[in-house]
Amino acid sequence: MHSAELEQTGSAEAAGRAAVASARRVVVKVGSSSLTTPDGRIDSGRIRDLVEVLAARRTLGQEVILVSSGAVAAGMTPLGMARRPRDLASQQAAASVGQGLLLAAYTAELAERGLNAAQVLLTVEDMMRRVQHRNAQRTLRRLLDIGAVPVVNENDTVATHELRFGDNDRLAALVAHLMRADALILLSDVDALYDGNPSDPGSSVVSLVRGPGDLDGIDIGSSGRRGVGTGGMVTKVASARIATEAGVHTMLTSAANARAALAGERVGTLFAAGGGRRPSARQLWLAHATAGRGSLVLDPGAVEAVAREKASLLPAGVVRVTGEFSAGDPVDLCDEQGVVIARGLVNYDAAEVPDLMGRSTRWLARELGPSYERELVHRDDLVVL
Ligand SMILES: Nc1ncnc2c1ncn2[C@@H]1O[C@H](COP(=O)(O)OP(=O)(O)O)[C@@H](O)[C@H]1O
Ligand SMILES: N[C@@H](CCC(=O)OP(=O)(O)O)C(=O)O
Repeated sequence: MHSAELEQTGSAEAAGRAAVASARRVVVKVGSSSLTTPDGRIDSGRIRDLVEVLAARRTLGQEVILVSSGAVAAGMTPLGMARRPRDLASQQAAASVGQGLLLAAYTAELAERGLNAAQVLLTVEDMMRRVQHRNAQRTLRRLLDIGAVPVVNENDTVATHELRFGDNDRLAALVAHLMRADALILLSDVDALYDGNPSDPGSSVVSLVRGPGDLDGIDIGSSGRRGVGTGGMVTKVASARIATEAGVHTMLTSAANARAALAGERVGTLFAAGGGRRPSARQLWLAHATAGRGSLVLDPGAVEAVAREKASLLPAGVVRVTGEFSAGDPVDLCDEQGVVIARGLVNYDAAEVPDLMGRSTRWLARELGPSYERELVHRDDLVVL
């Protein structure tokens, strides 16, 4: 790197870290791996240390929302589970037992510092649907107004395989977006993003990520070391991408570095916020946090209409359908070469699509009834990739 470029990078990093330190509202996410002992119990010392840091930031006038994982991990020991269960129902049962224990630990530690803990359980749908989205926003705002500390987790009991965050990294990014936070702090068991496997002595810390280009060639692992966390670094990087696109500076470091990170000291990895237009939560979710449940292959005219003109996808432009999806599911929209050009929420079940493909909406309305005049994917539910 040339010295001018180095200087510019250094000042971008300093500005980002200063913005984190002076943030008015901050979302702090802590992962299971940072909250549990190696034998799978809640580590009360870690909870105490974290709460102490958060309480200190509150004293400085910062609004803090905590997104905490650890419910499944905390429920494992009481239920006699030696390792994280694989099936969803057992994970949900463990989360139900563990969430109570987790919140009790936060409540006790916050109360010692004169603060109220407020449990907030959210699902993907709450983030996507306008009414739930507004309700969650209103409640969280009120909690901050009355000086409580929201402790957010995914509502594991009702989340399904299809509509599930699974990790809390991306939920935290959407909460940061929902609450227009100024900074997002992702706390894990690793002190930063590394350019290779962090346990490999040849890997070094990446201290600044200005955009996706800075991640080229970096080996981002999908699993953690201790088998309690989910998603590894992949979901943290995805979370940082969602947050920075929403204009939120994101810092990734270890729970042990929480105080330093919140104070803007030079620890961890800073993902600098982008300055573009603020996308909707639904657009962010479709683009970064979900995979299509099937695909619709578009003819060249439909590719042009969707990708360039940002039009809705009509049945007339579809030549093939794959996968099993229901109305309301996310699907990939591909060109005839198989390149995914957009993702959107589909208005029909997969089984209905073959009878609609290639037909004009007018023909469909006349032959099948007026309800078939609707788009296959409405442009408000679609994001071009
Ligand atoms: N390039 C990388 N840089 C840093 N950590 C990585 C990288 N690739 C994979 N990891 C792993 O990701 C893990 C963190 O993910 P995870 O266990 O899901 O954490 P949490 O429970 O905090 O959400 C780290 O322990 C680390 O081993
Ligand atoms: N809602 C789940 C989160 C699952 C999880 O382990 O997430 P994370 O540790 O953030 O990768 C829980 O509380 O256990």
